[in-house]
Amino acid sequence: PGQRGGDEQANDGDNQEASNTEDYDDLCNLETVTEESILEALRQRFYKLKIYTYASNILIAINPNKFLPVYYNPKYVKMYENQPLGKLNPHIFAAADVAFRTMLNRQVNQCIVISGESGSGKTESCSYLIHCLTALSQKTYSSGLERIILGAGPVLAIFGLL
Ligand SMILES: Nc1ncnc2c1ncn2[C@@H]1O[C@H](COP(=O)(O)OP(=O)(O)OP(=O)(O)O)[C@@H](O)[C@H]1O
Repeated sequence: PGQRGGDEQANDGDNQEASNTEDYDDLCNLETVTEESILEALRQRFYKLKIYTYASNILIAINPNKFLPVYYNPKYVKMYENQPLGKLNPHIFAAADVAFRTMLNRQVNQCIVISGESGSGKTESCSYLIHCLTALSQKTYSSGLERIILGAGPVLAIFGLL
């Protein structure tokens, strides 16, 4: 998945675009794969407020430490619905949609693993995933189910389960 250079679909927040550096939305497209080139590619994207990048079907998210409305506008759930991973710009809603569709198509439970160091944004990412999954399953954006699932988070965290 992922195309090199293109970021046409979800770039409302890219007003600061000015870099000449090639923009890779999938690290698999890097010509040279080293720790340095990977970090540089992620850094260049982060400067443009592109916090999500693919490494094939893995989604890398960098904590922006501020709310980015461009990413979490409700229209994005709809936009990423039924789209193959990599067709549109990297996004956590794309990961949610793929898991949801695969579950429905194959009738097999799906699992999304969120990994990262403390403070990297796992809980926040989990909330966005649940937001997207409840919206996809209920076809509504003001779901009580989302509130109930998210409400269970702090209780699970107390027992070290989240
Ligand atoms: N995608 C994001 N957009 C905006 N802010 C974010 C995002 N991800 C994380 N943050 C900010 O970073 C803070 C820490 O993130 P979060 O609590 O999700 O980290 P964590 O990986 O779950 O940490 P821990 O492992 O210590 O529980 C959040 O409270 C939020 O302010």
